[in-house]
Amino acid sequence: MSDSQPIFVAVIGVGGVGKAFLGQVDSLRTRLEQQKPPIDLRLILARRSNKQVFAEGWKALEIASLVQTLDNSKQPLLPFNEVIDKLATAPGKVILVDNTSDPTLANSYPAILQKGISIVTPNKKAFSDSYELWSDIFAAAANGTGSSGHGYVFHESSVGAGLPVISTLKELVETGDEVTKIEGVFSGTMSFLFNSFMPVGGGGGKFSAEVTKAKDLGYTEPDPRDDLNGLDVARKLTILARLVGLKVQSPTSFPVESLIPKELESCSSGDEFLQKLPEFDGQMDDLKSSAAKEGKVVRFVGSIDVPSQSVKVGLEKFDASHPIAALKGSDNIISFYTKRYGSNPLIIQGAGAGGEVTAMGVTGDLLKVVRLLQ
Ligand SMILES: NC(=O)C1=CN([C@@H]2O[C@H](COP(=O)(O)OP(=O)(O)OC[C@H]3O[C@@H](n4cnc5c(N)ncnc54)[C@H](OP(=O)(O)O)[C@@H]3O)[C@@H](O)[C@H]2O)C=CC1
Ligand SMILES: N[C@@H](CC=O)C(=O)O
Ligand code: NA
Repeated sequence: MSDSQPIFVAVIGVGGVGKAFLGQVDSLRTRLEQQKPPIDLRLILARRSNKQVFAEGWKALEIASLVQTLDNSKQPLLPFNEVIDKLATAPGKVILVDNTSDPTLANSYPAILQKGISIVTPNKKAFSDSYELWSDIFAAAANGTGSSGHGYVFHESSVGAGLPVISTLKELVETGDEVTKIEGVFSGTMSFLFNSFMPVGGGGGKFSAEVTKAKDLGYTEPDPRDDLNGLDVARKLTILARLVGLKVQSPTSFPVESLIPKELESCSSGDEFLQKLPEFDGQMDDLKSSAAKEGKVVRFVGSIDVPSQSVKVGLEKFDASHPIAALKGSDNIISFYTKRYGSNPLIIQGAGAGGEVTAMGVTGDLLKVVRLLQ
């Protein structure tokens, strides 16, 4: 092992993305240990909503059996602020991996970064809630305008899962290109739903059954209503718009079309919503047949027009020959129109949801921080 200090990793959230992340970080840890000089990457905390395992004496936890260790853990669940205080005393740099969608964790990011703890996350909440929180995060981060000694923050998987959307946009902006428009399909769930419920050429399953499938495949947010109400896409567009310099105040400060039937807006849980959704399949079938009469299909898209500062999210009709109509599975397609690229946009396309592809963006961000800390 190297004489240099270990880098400690604390994981909050061990669901679909978190479990895939654990597998990837285990391989990464081995590779870093074998490189010259070796890097000692130690996973010292795993935590879910009601369980935690904190390593004794800053020793590395065994990652391969961690999910089981966590399930069997009898350790008391420390309040989150106490966890952060403890992490801040680690004998080396700490990277916190937030694999939850919890907004309260997200609200603590500025304070966490100020303590010198870095953050990598697929959680969109911190970057898409109030503009004030966004400013506070980047004012605190060492890769924002924060002081040296503060933590770094990376969130590639908060838009387009592991697809290199945020890194590409940042590079366009930082190298002086002028981004004029961003448009496309930004939701793996919505892509999957419309590709399978309303495929080009006709056919397709019941809308409600496809929603359940999308949840089972790990594409939806923990509560699928957060996808169907358009807010997940609105959050992603808020993040991208802010990265090009627009001061978008919140994901509800522009038009967002919801697919939640009015009658189901008052459901008290995601489960109740899924149970009642089949009663409204007829409404989606009507949408399908009216588009088919025009020889078109419907897809859920979003766009940011930079000069007019307008952002919108909702359903649009497309000809069968359009690249958006031809998407497959959970694919996202994101087009960047810029001065350099002219009328042929820079296009990024591929799976936009799912545990492994999302975890790839998180693990890639972790590696970026490890390199910055070396
Ligand atoms: N799934 C995907 O394709 C993508 C997901 N993302 C984002 O990744 C994040 C995780 O998604 P996903 O893995 O699918 O979600 P899951 O619901 O599968 O997992 C969420 C995990 O977070 C834990 N958790 C929730 N709140 C807390 C808390 N306060 N403290 C500790 N643990 C908590 C849950 O605990 P418990 O196990 O006890 O329930 C669970 O382990 C979300 O922010 C999502 O938006 C981003 C891009 C794509
Ligand atoms: N629920 C989201 C997950 C990724 O951000 C989606 O379907 O795109
Ligand atoms: Na991404």
